[in-house]
Amino acid sequence: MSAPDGNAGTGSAPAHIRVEGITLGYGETLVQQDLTFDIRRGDVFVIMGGSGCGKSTVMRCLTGLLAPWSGRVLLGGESLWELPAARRSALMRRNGVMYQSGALWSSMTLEENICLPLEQYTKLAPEQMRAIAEYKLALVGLAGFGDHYPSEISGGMRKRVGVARAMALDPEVLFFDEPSAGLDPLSARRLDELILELRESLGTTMVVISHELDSIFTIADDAVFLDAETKTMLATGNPHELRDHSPVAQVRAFLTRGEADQDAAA
Ligand SMILES: Nc1ncnc2c1ncn2[C@@H]1O[C@H](COP(=O)(O)OP(=O)(O)OP(=O)(O)O)[C@@H](O)[C@H]1O
Repeated sequence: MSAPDGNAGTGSAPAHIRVEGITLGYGETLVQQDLTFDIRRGDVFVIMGGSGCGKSTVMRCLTGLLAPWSGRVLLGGESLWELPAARRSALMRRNGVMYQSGALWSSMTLEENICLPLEQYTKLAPEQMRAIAEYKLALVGLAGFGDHYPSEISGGMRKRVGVARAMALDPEVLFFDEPSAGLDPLSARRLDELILELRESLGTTMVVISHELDSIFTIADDAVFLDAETKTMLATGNPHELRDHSPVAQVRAFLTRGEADQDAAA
């Protein structure tokens, strides 16, 4: 189930993250099994699938928060879950995560929110941190908003601040948990454009959870499709390719909002 040739993304780039046969769950409950896929360096990679299939669970495993029951996650060649905890934490510090809500502290200004990871993980002087925060806000199109509080800006802007904060430590991989959830279509499209701009200008590998088809087709170079029923992946590859050529009916149905099934039945 490797990615098809002729992928629209950065075709020949080496794997940044390699997922090798992982099985995951909580307690006794299996969520996903036998997942194997590569995330190429500099790609926007989407984890897609219906509600509750395990997208966030897989992301927790890739971000060092949930150990797999079996299998390996190789990050830049290092086996994440076989490392000593201290080394794993150090590796994870090189990643940024943007959560659904943006997860900003309401009592802090936007600048203070972005400075938090810098205070936690660096010994930079306060003015250096402020300069970085200002630069990151400019990167997400919010130059000059540093003194505002989260309640003073729109939902779409809060998400952008979430992205700026996730980028505070210049991550090698940026993870997004349903970035456009709760946004109006225009703000959602702007966020997609921001993801593509940042990938273009910084070359950061982006891993995005999404079930929004418009967004998936706009941003994804490559993707994996998780199925809740069989509790495994049914395909990996470029979403346009999968929509048009996947031999798996569920994958085509998901990527065409069910129209492929209806066509086949007609
Ligand atoms: N902390 C947890 N403990 C036990 N079960 C959990 C936990 N978190 C999630 N689950 C269960 O694991 C399954 C997968 O959940 P997960 O949130 O990974 O799916 P998802 O595809 O991200 O869902 P959605 O699209 O609705 O956000 C679900 O059945 C969920 O109830």
